[in-house]
Amino acid sequence: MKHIAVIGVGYVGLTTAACLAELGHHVTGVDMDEGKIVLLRQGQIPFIEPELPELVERNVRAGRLDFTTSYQEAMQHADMAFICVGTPPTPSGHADMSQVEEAARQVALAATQSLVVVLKSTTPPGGNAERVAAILANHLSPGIDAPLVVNPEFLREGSAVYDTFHPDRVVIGAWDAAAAERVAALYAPLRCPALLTDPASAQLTKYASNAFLATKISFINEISRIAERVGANIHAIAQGMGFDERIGAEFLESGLGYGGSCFPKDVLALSAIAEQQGYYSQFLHAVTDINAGQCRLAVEKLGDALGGSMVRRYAFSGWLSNHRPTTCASHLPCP
Ligand SMILES: NC(=O)c1ccc[n+]([C@@H]2O[C@H](COP(=O)([O-])OP(=O)(O)OC[C@H]3O[C@@H](n4cnc5c(N)ncnc54)[C@H](O)[C@@H]3O)[C@@H](O)[C@H]2O)c1
Ligand SMILES: O=c1ccn([C@@H]2O[C@H](COP(=O)(O)OP(=O)(O)O[C@H]3O[C@H](CO)[C@@H](O)[C@H](O)[C@H]3O)[C@@H](O)[C@H]2O)c(=O)[nH]1
Repeated sequence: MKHIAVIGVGYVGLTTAACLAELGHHVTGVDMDEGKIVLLRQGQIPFIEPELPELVERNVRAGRLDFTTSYQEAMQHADMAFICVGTPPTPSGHADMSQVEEAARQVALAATQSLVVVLKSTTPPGGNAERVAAILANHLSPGIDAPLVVNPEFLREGSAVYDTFHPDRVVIGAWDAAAAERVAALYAPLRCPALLTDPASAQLTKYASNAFLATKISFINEISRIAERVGANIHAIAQGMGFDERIGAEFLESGLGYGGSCFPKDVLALSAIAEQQGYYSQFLHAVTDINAGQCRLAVEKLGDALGGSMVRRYAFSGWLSNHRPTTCASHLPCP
C-alpha cells in the first residue's frame, strides 16, 4: 500500500485518485479550488462521469480516499505525487504549463520525504519535463529526492473509470529507471502492456496518439465530402474500411468533426511543438482545417435546409451545450 497525493481533482485527477484507492492505496486528492473540495467532502462529484460517484463513495467510506486544499496535509506521508492539473491552450496553441509548474513547486515545498513525482497532465516535449524536474529540485528541502516520471493519461470522458481499469497500455517516461519501475509496479494489477521509455518519447506518444485519432476523423470527413459528390454512402464506406484490421473500425464516424476537451487543443499544441523546433507540419494543419471546415459545412447545410434566416445561434446553441466543447459554436451565425 502506498500513500499517494493526487494534485488537481478534475476529470483525470479524481478518476486517478479513486481508481488508485480502489487498488488499495491511501490517496489524498488536493485541489486549489475550494468549492470543488467542499463538494467532494460532501460526497458530490463536480461533473458527470459514470461509475465515479460509487467508486469515490466506497473508497472514502473505507478510509482510503480523502480530499483537501492543503498540500502539507496531502504530502505528509506521500511516497508518490501525481500531477493532474490542466494544460489549456494559449492563444498561440502552445500548452500553458503554468498550472503544472505551480503544482510542482508546491509539491516540492510540502514534501517531507523522498518520493516519485508522476506527471499525468498532457505536456509538450522539448524542455518542459526538464523544467518541471528543475522546479522540483530547486524547491525540495536538502536530503529529499523527487525523481520525475512522465505518465500520460489516455482515458476518455464518459468512460474514464472503465478506461483507467482497462488501459490498452501505460506509457512511462523517466530518466531514473528505479522510479519508472515503481510507477510500473503500481499499474501491474491492470495487466496491460507497459512501455518504459524516456520523458520526451512518453510526452510525444500522448500527442501522437491523439493526433492520429483526430486524423482518422478528419480523414473520414474528407472522404465524406468526396462520397457526397459521387453519390456514395459514407457509413457503408467507413464500415467497409473498418473491416480491415490494419485500418480498424474505430474513429471512422463522420459528422461535425472532433471536439471535446483534448483533440482540438492537442493537435494545435503538436503543431506548435513542431513549429517551435523550426518545422511546419502541413499535415497537422490540414487535420485542423478539415475539422473546422466540417462544422462550417454542417451549419451551411442546416441553413440551406431551414432557410438561412432560420439558423440562429439561440436555435441550437442549447443543443450544442449539451455536448462537450466543439469548434462549431464559432461557425454559428449570430442572431
Ligand atoms: N479530460 C480528459 O479527458 C483528459 C484525458 C487525458 C489527459 N488529459 C489531460 O490531463 C490534464 C488534466 O485534465 P482535466 O480534464 O482533468 O482538467 P480539469 O480542468 O478537469 O482539472 C484540473 C484541476 O486542477 C486544479 N488545479 C489547477 N492548478 C492547481 C494547483 N496548482 N494545485 C492544485 N490544483 C490545481 C483545478 O482546480 C482543476 O480542478 C490536462 O493536461 C489534460 O490535457 C485530460
Ligand atoms: O469516429 C469518431 C470518434 C470520435 N469523434 C469525435 O471526437 C471527439 C473525441 O471523442 P472521444 O475520443 O470519444 O473523447 P475524449 O474524451 O475527447 O477522449 C480523447 O481525448 C482524451 C484526452 O487526451 C484522450 O485521453 C482519449 O484517449 C481520446 O479518445 C468527440 O468530439 C467525438 O464526437 C468523431 O467525430 N468521430
